[in-house]
Amino acid sequence: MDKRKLPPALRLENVGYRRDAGAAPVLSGVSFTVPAGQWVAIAGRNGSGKSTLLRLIAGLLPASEGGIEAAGTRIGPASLSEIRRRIGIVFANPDNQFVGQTVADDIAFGLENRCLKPEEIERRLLRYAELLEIADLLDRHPAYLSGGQKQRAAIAAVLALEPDIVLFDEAGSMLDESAKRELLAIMRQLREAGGYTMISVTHDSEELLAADRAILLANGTVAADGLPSELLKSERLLEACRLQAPYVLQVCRALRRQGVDVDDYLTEKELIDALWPSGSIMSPVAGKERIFGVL
Ligand SMILES: Nc1ncnc2c1ncn2[C@@H]1O[C@H](COP(=O)(O)OP(=O)(O)OP(=O)(O)O)[C@@H](O)[C@H]1O
Repeated sequence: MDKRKLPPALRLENVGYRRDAGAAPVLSGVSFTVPAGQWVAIAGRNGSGKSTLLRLIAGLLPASEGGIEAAGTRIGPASLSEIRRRIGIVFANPDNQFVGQTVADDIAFGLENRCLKPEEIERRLLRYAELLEIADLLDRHPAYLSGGQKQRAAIAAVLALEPDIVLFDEAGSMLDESAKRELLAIMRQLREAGGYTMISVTHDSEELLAADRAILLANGTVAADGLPSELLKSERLLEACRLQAPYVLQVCRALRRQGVDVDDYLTEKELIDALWPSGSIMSPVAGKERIFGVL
């Protein structure tokens, strides 16, 4: 399906949030629209309001100002059960999400609550266990899985409810590097599968780079909204959001400090193509010989 023809999945208009009437705003004047099928990664330094924003989108907190429309429905007291059906959240700590004694029970629990027929529950259980590659873990107790396996089981339980929008609240923050890479691969796979609008909150520049769009928050407002590949090259924005530059960009900058004439690149392929144009793989281009001393 052509995603451009779908209505927006999410629309925020001038959203503000204060914990108490007299308190300083946690968020103010936040406006953006997310087309269906887009993956938006939200970053910002600690306390900039990312998790609060995600909770407002999920209907877990009420906005103090402005309005939020999710999947065509304005969020408010009357629409909360509808919103919760349409939005799924994956939290940082999967242990807080498990309710079943086995992974299969856990995935089935939410489906039974929705009074789905047993055949439909079985179909979704198998479909999402296969998608998340946990079919061999269905009989295991969630508490005895590895961190990465737990997060995959938690994501399967959320996706099995077939939400229109999936929110990831620092879903990789408790994982080791290899499980984090796996999670990123799953998120990429969901984007490729289509049909999912994803909003992920992250401190990881590689996750930002993988997303279709990046929104950077500073002091409760949108400081930048655009293509990750452009925003991530701004040292000013990276500093404002306390983000590390993506690894390949760090390598480019280290090479330049050593006198190698190379631009900023974000992917290994771009960097390798720049250093060794095709056909010259055995001999670095003129002026780039010092690279071996750097790496
Ligand atoms: N339960 C709470 N009660 C009072 N203030 C809170 C509460 N939770 C968060 N805050 C405050 O609201 C502001 C935004 O917090 P939020 O958790 O949304 O930030 P964040 O960008 O997600 O931070 P982090 O990167 O540390 O997770 C911060 O100033 C924080 O101290």
